[in-house]
Parts: sequence; structure tokens; C-alpha cells
Amino acid sequence: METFGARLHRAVAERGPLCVGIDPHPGLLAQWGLSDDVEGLDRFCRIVVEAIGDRVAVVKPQSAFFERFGSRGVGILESTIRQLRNSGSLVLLDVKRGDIGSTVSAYASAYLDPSSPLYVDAVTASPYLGVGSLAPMFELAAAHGGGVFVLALTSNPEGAAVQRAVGADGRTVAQTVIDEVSQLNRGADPLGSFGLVVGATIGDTGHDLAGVNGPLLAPGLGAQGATAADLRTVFGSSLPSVLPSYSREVLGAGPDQEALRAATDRVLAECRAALATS
Ligand SMILES: O=c1ccn([C@@H]2O[C@H](COP(=O)(O)O)[C@@H](O)[C@H]2O)c(=O)[nH]1
Repeated sequence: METFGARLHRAVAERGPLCVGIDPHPGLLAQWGLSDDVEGLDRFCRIVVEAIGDRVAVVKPQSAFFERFGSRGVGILESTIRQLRNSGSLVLLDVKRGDIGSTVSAYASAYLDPSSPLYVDAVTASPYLGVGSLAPMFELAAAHGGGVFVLALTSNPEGAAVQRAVGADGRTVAQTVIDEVSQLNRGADPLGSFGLVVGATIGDTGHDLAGVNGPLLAPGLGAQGATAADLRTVFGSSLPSVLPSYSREVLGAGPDQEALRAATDRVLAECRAALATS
């Protein structure tokens, strides 16, 4: 079985270092001339998948925008995941789950068990009940070739107060998360399956990402103000592991599918240039 890290490494080599988010904000539905209901949600997602599913390495549906419509919205999420998988992109569900270990087991079954209707290639997870509480997710992901991206240094300004707090051992909360996830990826080749979320907005924080050996998802580009050029400041020598992520910057070009493709190609070109090491 091929690991998620290996599958992601191959997808990025073939399609380029880019993750595009599906975030059907009410404002975007209106801008696209769609109704703010499940029919509008379904149409929005179909347009995005048809436009870019066959050209982007990773697509990241944001679960919140589906959950707000209840069970029918979750049904659209299930069908969007199926369409994305058929289009050849990897699916990273942004759902930021975290809880005590016994409950995390149920979340792991929901997203990382191939028999689940919400089965995806990888999920985002919150470590604030302790990175160890996420062990059931790491184990199920490893068993089925899945991945987990753990929040470390998020793109929002409020995150710093918690994530940069310093513990008794002198490390920040974020550095503890980084170090524990790095352990999970030890010896993985070409890339570990356990990633971190590090916002492109945060500047140079002095955190040590050198030993992660896993993917670094970088949201905060575009609508939140960061540019591809900021990636070098944030990630330094870890740039080759960065997976830049854009949602509204690309989605704002819709509903015209050619315009969505052009926006995708533009941000990918910017990221390729920013990530080039020489
Ligand atoms: O630190 C984080 C973690 C996750 N996100 C999510 O990424 C997208 C960003 O959307 P944009 O439209 O590109 O701003 C959204 O789903 C967030 O929930 C993040 O922004 N920062």
C-alpha cells in the first residue's frame, strides 16, 4: 500500500505544489448567482470540481460550509468527495477534529476508514487535547494510506496567544506539536504522511520545522493577505515541503470555469516561483 506521503509527493510532482479549497461562503454563492441552499451548494461544488479537479494536486473542502445545511449539506460533501476522487485530485477534508482518544477513534473511522461515506485521503486535526489524543487518527491513517495535518501555527492572529505560549521545558506549544509530529514521520521516504498546518501570514516566528519530514500546509494566502513571496520568510529551508493553499482567491474568479482555471494556473505559477530554491 502506498502511503499518503508518497501519494502526495507524486501528486505534487505531477500537478504542482498547490491545494485549492472549496469554501462555499454565502457571499460567494450570491456572487456566482446561486441560491444559498443545498441546490446552490451542489451546483457550486460541481462547477469547481469540473473546472479544477483534474489539474490540482490537492483539493480541500471546508466541512463547515457543508455542515451548515445539516444532513443534506453533508450529503453534498459526500458526493463532492466522490467526484474529486474520480477527478484524480487528493482530497484533504478541513474539519479540524480533536477530542479525547476514545472519541477521536470515531472521528478516525468517519474520515479515514475506506468503508466510510466521508472517506478522504487526509484530514486536518486539532492538537489542543494533546497530540497523543490524536493517536487513533494517526494509526488508522497509517493503516490505510491516509494522512493527518495537525494545527501548529495557524494563519489567524488569535492563534499566537495559545500556540506561542511557552511551557515549562522552554518550548512553545507549537514547537511541542511540531516535535511530536516530526517523530511520527521519522524514516519516512520520500515524505511522511503526517503534516502540519502553518499559516503563510505568520512571518518569521523562529520555530524549527527542519525535522518534520512531512507536508506543511500553508493557508492564509490571498484573501487573508499573505502572498506567495511570504512563504520564504515563514518556511526558510523547509520550503520544499510546503503545500500552499488558496480558497477565496481562486473561488472569487467563478463561476466561469475558464476563469477558475486561469486563477488556479496563476497562483500555481506564483507558488512555483516562490518555492524554487535556486
Ligand atoms: O490556520 C488555518 C487553518 C485553516 N484555514 C482554513 O483554510 C481556508 C482559508 O480560506 P481562504 O479563503 O484562502 O482564506 C479556510 O477554509 C480556513 O478555515 C486557515 O485559513 N488557517
